[in-house]
Amino acid sequence: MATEAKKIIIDTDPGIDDAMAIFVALQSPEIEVIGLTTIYGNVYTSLATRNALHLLDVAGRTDIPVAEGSHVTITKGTKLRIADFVHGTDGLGNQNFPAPNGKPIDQNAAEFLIQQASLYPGKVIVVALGPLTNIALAIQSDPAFVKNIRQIVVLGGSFAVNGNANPAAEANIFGDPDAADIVFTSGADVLAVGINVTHQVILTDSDRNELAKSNGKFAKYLDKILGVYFGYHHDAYSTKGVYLHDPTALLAAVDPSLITYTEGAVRVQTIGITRGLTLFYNKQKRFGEVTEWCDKPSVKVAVTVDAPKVLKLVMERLINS
Ligand SMILES: O=c1[nH]cnc2c1ncn2[C@@H]1O[C@H](CO)[C@@H](O)[C@H]1O
Repeated sequence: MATEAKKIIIDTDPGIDDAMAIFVALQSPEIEVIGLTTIYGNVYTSLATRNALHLLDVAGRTDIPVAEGSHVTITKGTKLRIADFVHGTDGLGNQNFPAPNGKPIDQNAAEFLIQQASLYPGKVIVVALGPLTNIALAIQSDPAFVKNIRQIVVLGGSFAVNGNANPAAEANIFGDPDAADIVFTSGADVLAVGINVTHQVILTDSDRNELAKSNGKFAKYLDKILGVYFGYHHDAYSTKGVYLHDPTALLAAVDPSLITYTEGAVRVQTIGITRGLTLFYNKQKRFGEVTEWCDKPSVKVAVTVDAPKVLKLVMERLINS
């Protein structure tokens, strides 16, 4: 008997690598995408919703519901850091795409997450590709959420390496550090895939050419929007390609054997110059005094990734579309 497909909700701020992750997800027979929820990050939340609906139009998957998420941080902060310099002002490589046909559902993202987790207890995996506000709101508003949700795969954090928003912080955690700390200390099954891992998965110019030359619908679409993302990486890093952050996290949810992980408590710095820093405690030393980590539940933190296999899966699934 075939195993039942995993039910996945993608919390997303599309975003060029978000678009790639969403398309890879839709091409993955191991999972069923049961909804998209939106958040600010690469773009503001309203544009994230528009882009999520647009990507579902492109995919011919308007059957998948989109629930709009929070427009502000968990502490009601409105001074958001939007990464339009990474993805273009439209979030999708400045392509002037038409307005989407569909509309978001009436439920907001946190309500949708809570409802789906309680409808399918122990079955739903959330893949969180942006700041963690919606997930933290779900945790705060429903005490049953952490036990109903099967896993929260977080694309975020920079474990023992520099961040990408600044030397201390990775962009998604920096976007809402208070929300991230709520998620990491919630007791849910959390798997963090940080940039210490995603920076190993690089799509090169020649990979992009292969996408362009193929007949894959998603491959061709992505080739069009990837220009801005390549330009940014060219200016900011000396890599010969672009980092596949979001597709790596998505595939870690699809097939956990693509990564290895360690377990311990993670706290997030919420103030000062290291705001957004993720600090992992391996629980090996018993400290004499009480620390802010000791009574916290363990989460999983990705340590290694089979980068060639992730890249191969991304390419195959986009080309065969
Ligand atoms: O330098 C950056 N600043 C802000 N966001 C970035 C940067 N590089 C990538 N991303 C975006 O944030 C997530 C990974 O941290 C990814 O979703 C990526 O699209």
